[in-house]
Amino acid sequence: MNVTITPSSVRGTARAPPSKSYTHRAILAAGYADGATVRDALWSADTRATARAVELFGGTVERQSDGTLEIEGFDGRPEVPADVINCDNSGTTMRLVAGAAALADGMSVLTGDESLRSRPQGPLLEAIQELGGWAESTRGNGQAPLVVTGPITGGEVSIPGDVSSQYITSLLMAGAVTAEGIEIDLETELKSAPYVDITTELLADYGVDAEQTDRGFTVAGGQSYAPADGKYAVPGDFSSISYLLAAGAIASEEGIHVEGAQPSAQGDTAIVDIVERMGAEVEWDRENGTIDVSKAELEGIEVSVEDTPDLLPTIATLGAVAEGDTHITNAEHVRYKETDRVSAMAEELGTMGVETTEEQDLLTIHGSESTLSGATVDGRADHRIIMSLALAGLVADGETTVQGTEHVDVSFPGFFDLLEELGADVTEA
Ligand SMILES: O=C(O)C1=C[C@@H](OP(=O)(O)O)[C@@H](O)[C@H](O)C1
Ligand SMILES: C=C(OP(=O)(O)O)C(=O)O
Repeated sequence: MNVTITPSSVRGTARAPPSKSYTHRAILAAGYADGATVRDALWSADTRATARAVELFGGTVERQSDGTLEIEGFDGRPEVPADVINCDNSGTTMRLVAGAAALADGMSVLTGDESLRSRPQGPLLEAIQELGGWAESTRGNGQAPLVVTGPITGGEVSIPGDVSSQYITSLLMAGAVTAEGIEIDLETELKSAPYVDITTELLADYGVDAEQTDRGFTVAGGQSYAPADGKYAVPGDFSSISYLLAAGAIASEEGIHVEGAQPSAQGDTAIVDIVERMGAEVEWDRENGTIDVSKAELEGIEVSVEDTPDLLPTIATLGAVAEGDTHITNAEHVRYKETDRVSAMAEELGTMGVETTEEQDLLTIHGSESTLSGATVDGRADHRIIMSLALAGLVADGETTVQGTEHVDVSFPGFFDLLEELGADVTEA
């Protein structure tokens, strides 16, 4: 599907979708438990992939009419799956589920779409091997399809921290139900660190203790997953909120009121500060979980995405509208996502008349030297690229057609309907 966006202003109230990261963890943690009720869960292509994996391990996931998930778990002992686990487009599913597969007394096969089959899994496979399991890439290139054979019983493991934090999350979640627990030694500094904070926060809510150490992280074995009263509620998603705030900052004189923005461990709450530093009017009422944002003249800033890789596409679009240069630094790990998002944003914004400079670890957007012009752009089958390019379309001269818009279903189903409700001129092309 393609969508054409005509320059328009936006206004009104928007509710943030539930967090993808918390939902993945809440579903898998309910699987590790006897079961749980997960309220306000995100039901998207990626989280459905995690739910399918829990079912293949012997659990059940039922969605009620109000969106609540009733989950029966496999109680720390995943069955050997009766079928291949298809993780579709979801890196989080593949990494977190590989850890669970390492607990099963037999072989699990994990695969995904073309994008996911090109993403790095080698360090996690080596970690599972180091813990006594058997974990291989079928093509021997560190990429899916993967074959994982357990059971591991825990132990000490060393792993790089600069490829994906999801490896750490995977080992911590699985480690809690091993006999010995898992001690993780980080070989490098940790990128995307707040995602491990999300993990430890959620584990605590499920009654599981995992901690940071001088060398990395540790989780004791023999723990049981059990949320208080058997229930867990998912907070709003700040990566998704970033598109709403950016839309307000570039295209809303009257303002956008965002609901569902309670503080949590999400590093991507940094978007509130980023749009404010660029010059937008922003007010975050943390207690009520609301954010008001409206348009102003934006100025380029320097911002590190070391902790917040998923914000890069949003910041790149903001930089294209701002005066002056926006330097997005510490961005190398953003190249290992659904697409190489550093190149994807440089090239697609380039098609829209935006000047950029790309280095391995850095993307600079030269806002003042750019004339944002409508064009047909390739969403690269990547939800965040699609949403960020659609925002650029709100303020570009002429029409912008974004290709492949169905992929927003990965994290923000209904994104284009919401944009239309807020007053954007959006048509299916
Ligand atoms: O654990 C998570 O929920 C995620 C971790 C991050 O990935 P990396 O740790 O691979 O950077 C992030 O980009 C991804 O969207 C979600
Ligand atoms: C990179 C992302 O997710 P995942 O790693 O789960 O594919 C994302 O949502 O931007």
